[in-house]
Amino acid sequence: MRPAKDFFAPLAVGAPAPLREIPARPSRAIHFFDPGNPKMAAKVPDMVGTVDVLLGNLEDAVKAENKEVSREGLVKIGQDVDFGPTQFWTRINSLDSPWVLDDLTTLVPAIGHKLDVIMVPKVQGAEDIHYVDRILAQLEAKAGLDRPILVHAILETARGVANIEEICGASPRMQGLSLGPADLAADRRMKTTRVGGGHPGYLVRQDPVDGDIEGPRTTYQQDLWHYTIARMVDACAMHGIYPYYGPFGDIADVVACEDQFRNAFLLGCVGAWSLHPKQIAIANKVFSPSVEDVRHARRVIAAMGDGTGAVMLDGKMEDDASVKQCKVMVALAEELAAIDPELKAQYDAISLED
Ligand SMILES: CC(C)(COP(=O)(O)OP(=O)(O)OC[C@H]1O[C@@H](n2cnc3c(N)ncnc32)[C@H](O)[C@@H]1OP(=O)(O)O)[C@@H](O)C(=O)NCCC(=O)NCCSC(=O)C[C@](C)(O)C(=O)O
Ligand SMILES: [Mg+2]
Repeated sequence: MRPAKDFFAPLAVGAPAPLREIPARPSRAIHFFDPGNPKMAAKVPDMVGTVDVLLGNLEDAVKAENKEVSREGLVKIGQDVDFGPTQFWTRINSLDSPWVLDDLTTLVPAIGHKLDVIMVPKVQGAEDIHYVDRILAQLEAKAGLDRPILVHAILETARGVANIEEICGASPRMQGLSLGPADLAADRRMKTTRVGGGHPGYLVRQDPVDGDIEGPRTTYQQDLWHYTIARMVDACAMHGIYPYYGPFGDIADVVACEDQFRNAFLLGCVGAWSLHPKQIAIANKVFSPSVEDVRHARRVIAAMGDGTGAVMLDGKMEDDASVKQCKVMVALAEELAAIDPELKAQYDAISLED
């Protein structure tokens, strides 16, 4: 383990200094596209400004025979597109694949100055982050980059989940974590065949009414991902980085997608993936605090004065702890208002009067 005095030292001579704090840039939707798919690639320039993160995916969902084409497509997009306020990320191939070294050695010199975050799939432990950390420093130094590229880990193995805290704290480059529900389910031998979302069989059932086990009883579907998301939220909060729900594969079921994203938002995630253009609006809506929540939060903050003590508001007790929750809500609203004029207008129109 690196001693504290060396934690923020660059890992190669001439590499940019690591960041001391990971910026809280809005990233409600991380939109995936295959840069080797001409139809998808053609849509990217027009998507700038409509989504918080555009991510060129090189890993799963790109056929083995298209890996080079996708990588070249990503370089072209990175060079040609002005991303303005939109973040530009990529997901490289997994560290045990034959493609990842070429991904890194091609992308960093060609478009490293444009790339905000590199997503690393199937991270198993701190050793994977250390590998990427050092090689990125070497490539950044060689390319003369003046800011470090951040790293985002996907949690998609049982070992990765078991090592979650050490992964989050492995490098000052660590920006966040995403859930990889399909690979994680396979690795854990879960008996599901879906990409994210719930399962009708994972449920609790109401007790028999009057002992009648044959009679009608309500069932309540449970969230398969609650445990993992909750662990991600704690590990990320502890390290000052950001947790994300991953993909929701049932593109047609926009209702369940919204529910799953909202569960993640309420538990502490800052965003989710979008696999299809129609999922962007869902993520933008869910991961933006509602006008009513912002109004309530501002009222509590106003009522709490210096933030200490206890007051009654609308019949409910508010105190030092609830005002902190309200400050989280208002801070997020302010960050989003700074990049989203529509939200800004809605938040600005809020009146604190009854
Ligand atoms: C689901 C698919 C096949 C449906 O693709 P489609 O063409 O059948 O859909 P469509 O509704 O017919 O598309 C309408 C139009 O939108 C375009 N389009 C469609 N999608 C996009 C997009 N993402 N970005 C930009 N444009 C898109 C598409 O090309 C088409 O263009 P057109 O009107 O000109 O004909 C397609 O949307 C797609 O390939 N999406 C990305 C899939 C992906 O990246 N998967 C990997 C992430 S999930 C994962 O890896 C798991 C994880 C974490 O690792 C783990 O849990 O383990
Ligand atoms: Mg995966």
